Amino acid sequence: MAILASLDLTSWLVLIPSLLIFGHILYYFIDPHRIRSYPGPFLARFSDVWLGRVAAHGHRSEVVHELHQKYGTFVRLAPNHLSIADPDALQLVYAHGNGSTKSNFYDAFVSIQRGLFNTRSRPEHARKRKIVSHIFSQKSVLEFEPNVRLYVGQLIQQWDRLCDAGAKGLSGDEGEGGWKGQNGRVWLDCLPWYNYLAFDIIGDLAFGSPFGMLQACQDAAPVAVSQKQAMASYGGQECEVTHIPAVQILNDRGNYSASMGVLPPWIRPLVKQIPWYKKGNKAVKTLAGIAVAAVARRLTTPSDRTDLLGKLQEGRDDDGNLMSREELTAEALTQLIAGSDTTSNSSCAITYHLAHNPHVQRKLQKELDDALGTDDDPVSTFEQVKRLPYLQAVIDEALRIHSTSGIGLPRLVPEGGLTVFGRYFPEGTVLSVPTFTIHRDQAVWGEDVEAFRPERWFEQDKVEIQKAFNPFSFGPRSCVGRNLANMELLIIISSILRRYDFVLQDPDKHFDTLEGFLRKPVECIVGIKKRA
Ligand code: HEM
Repeated sequence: MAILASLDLTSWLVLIPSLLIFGHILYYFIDPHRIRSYPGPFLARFSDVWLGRVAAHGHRSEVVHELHQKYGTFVRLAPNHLSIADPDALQLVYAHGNGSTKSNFYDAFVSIQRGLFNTRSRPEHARKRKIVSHIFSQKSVLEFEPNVRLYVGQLIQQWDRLCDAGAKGLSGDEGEGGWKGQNGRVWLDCLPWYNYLAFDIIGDLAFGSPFGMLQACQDAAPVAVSQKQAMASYGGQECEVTHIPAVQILNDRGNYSASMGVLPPWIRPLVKQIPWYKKGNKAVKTLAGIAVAAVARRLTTPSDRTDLLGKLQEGRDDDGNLMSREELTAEALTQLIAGSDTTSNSSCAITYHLAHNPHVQRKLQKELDDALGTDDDPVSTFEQVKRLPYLQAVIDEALRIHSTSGIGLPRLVPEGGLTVFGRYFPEGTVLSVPTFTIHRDQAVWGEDVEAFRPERWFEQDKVEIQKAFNPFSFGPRSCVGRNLANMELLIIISSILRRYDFVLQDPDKHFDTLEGFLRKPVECIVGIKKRA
């Protein structure tokens, strides 16, 4: 102790990094997770910094995919984290009954309190999942169809207006995402429009009223001016609201949490001080404010409308208890986060691939015309489109190739360890199976994995491809909103493609993405015109 007390600042500045480096090297040689022999980037053997940097740069799935191409099935991503690129590993790592839990990666996603998505305790997750899962049954989700169709109709109204103006050669302002008329089409970035659509749908369902983004043609969501205001409204007082860019905030939050989550917990409070992370941390808090304001508004003005929030309010656990106000807010926020940009990024990717492949677009339009030809309503019903094979193949093929959720979702090996392909991994090891790479497994999908080709869904062995198709993950933590997502995508894509013809502004340009937790398109500029 006396020696430590006598050290000056310079000695500390040398001692602390030396101890850190020594600690990491020692950890490597002790190898508590028995993964030292697996290949991977040099720095990843000793430190989480390698994965932290890769995650922050926004191309994690691509980088991990290249490593698997170089090293094979097993790649070490961090001192305690092994990535396994084999479709059969999905069952072993994520399945019901193997006892694995979400790793501490998910702690970086917590705001208000843990919700269904970031709860790590198995019993707590089982309790929440039981309350929530029946809300997303196919039967229950059908009750939300009118809400979905309402906003798809609003998007069509807006695009009809822009198409008419575009055909006259007019151009719009930045407020509407910036659009211009040329060559009989309106040219616009379809990504923000899909964001407005997805946020309005989920705002309506999870918070009881839409954000109004489609009407306002901008990224603006109502939020309480202060936490105090929002809390006062719980007591029945009026809540003063302002507007914030929720889509942008959700983006920042995903980027922040996904790169913070791969760092060791002890370093996270320090990293939060770096300006980029500080911005993300603020985004987490602001986003929670949106939920607080929306749920407060709903609780002060009870309603008998059919929506997710109403169903969550009625949900009871096994002991017959309703959710507390705080838990309800956390779960409503979970639905907003999980059910908004997942859908909009996927819709944008589907539109890109259709515009990039005109023959696929025409084939899909023919299927839609044959099935819906005489119907005047521009918005399809789920009943009309739920069994159109080419439409489903187009959606599935885009979900495969784009992989909105592309990273290997990290799972913690439980007590007693886990054996994968005859290899034993002790408790505490983190395992993940990278969806982006599984979606490019040539043994399953064929040699042309990088081609967007819906026809493959009719050619390949159905059981094999379903085993390797992982857009919604597997097991107890798979997407609870899958039925809703599927209904949304079927209605959105069928309605939009039946009405409009799409071309890309620059067909040779790479479809750029930036990955936080999700693989998000950067933009997708398309020329749209109404079909004759
Ligand atoms: C195309 C759209 C969608 C995709 C690709 C997608 C994908 C996923 C994936 C891969 C997971 C697992 C995440 C993990 O383990 O870390 C997940 C979980 C989840 N999803 Fe989705 N999702 C979509 C739409 C939705 C929608 C519309 C909702 C609800 C409104 C939703 C609600 C959830 C929830 C609550 C979880 C956490 C489930 C749990 O841990 O028990 N998702 N989703």
